[in-house]
Amino acid sequence: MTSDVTAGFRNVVRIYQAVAGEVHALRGVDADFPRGSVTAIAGPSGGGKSTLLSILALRDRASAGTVTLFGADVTRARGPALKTLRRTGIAWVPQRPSHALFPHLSALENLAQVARTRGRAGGLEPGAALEMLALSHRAGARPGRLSGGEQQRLAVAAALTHAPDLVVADEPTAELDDENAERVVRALTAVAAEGTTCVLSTHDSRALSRLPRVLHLRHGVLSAERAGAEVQEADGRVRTAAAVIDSAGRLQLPPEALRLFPGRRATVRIEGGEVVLRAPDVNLEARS
Ligand SMILES: Nc1ncnc2c1ncn2[C@@H]1O[C@H](COP(=O)(O)OP(=O)(O)OP(=O)(O)O)[C@@H](O)[C@H]1O
Repeated sequence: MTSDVTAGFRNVVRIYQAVAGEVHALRGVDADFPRGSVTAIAGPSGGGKSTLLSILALRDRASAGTVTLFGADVTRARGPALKTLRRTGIAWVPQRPSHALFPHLSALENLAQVARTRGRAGGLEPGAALEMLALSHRAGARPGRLSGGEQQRLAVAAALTHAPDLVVADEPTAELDDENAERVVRALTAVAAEGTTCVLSTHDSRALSRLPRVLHLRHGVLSAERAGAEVQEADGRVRTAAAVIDSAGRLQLPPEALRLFPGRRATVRIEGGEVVLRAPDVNLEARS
């Protein structure tokens, strides 16, 4: 692994011991997360996304395989070394963001505390981080007074204040409207441009369509990196966007593709191993 790679997984396995038996959440995952990249981990519910992120953020341990972080093997890191890596090198934005926030401090004080105890060169000043996530008007509110979406944005703002080498965010846009989801993606892309490596899990087609690198995790297996769907824009340019298929077979199209289906109906043709979706011919539909 070169120093251009912040983190790497080699044949990582995670087995949970549950009452009903063993759950194989990760079944030999290989992945590299290059420095300054933003990677989305997509895939169906239960596919292993949170497990992968928890191991990457050193919140959980692999049952087998090797995890490398900042050029060192951290698979069995423990004690003060583990604590230091977690505190200074990694910002963790959990699925329930209240777990990452100090409940007795206001939003602004939360960020000031992060800046004081973990902030590094390049970290945003707390007021600027609040502004970037459109939270300036909530500066005086404690996390318990914030909505789920505001807590989520505050946890992302804390990561911007921290400016770590690695940000790991579990579903950071799950509770957000389009505008705020866009703010979070923009904020993560901005810190990545400064050299921070960002890895997030998401089902969110809005986030997926904006991120250049998407890894798909299904039943604990990472499929080959997929560039996503190609979308032809009105001007004839073809651009690539990712789409997610859930376990029931429902396909979530990125907004650019959705615009091609104003009636929200499609004909599906399977052709030489490829699936072609077309908006139905309205006149033919009316006759049938
Ligand atoms: N602590 C645990 N004990 C037992 N099984 C677990 C535990 N945590 C997760 N699992 C199981 O491991 C598998 C992967 O779960 P994980 O939460 O990583 O998936 P996910 O892709 O993040 O799902 P979601 O999108 O719903 O959050 C699932 O089958 C889940 O039930």
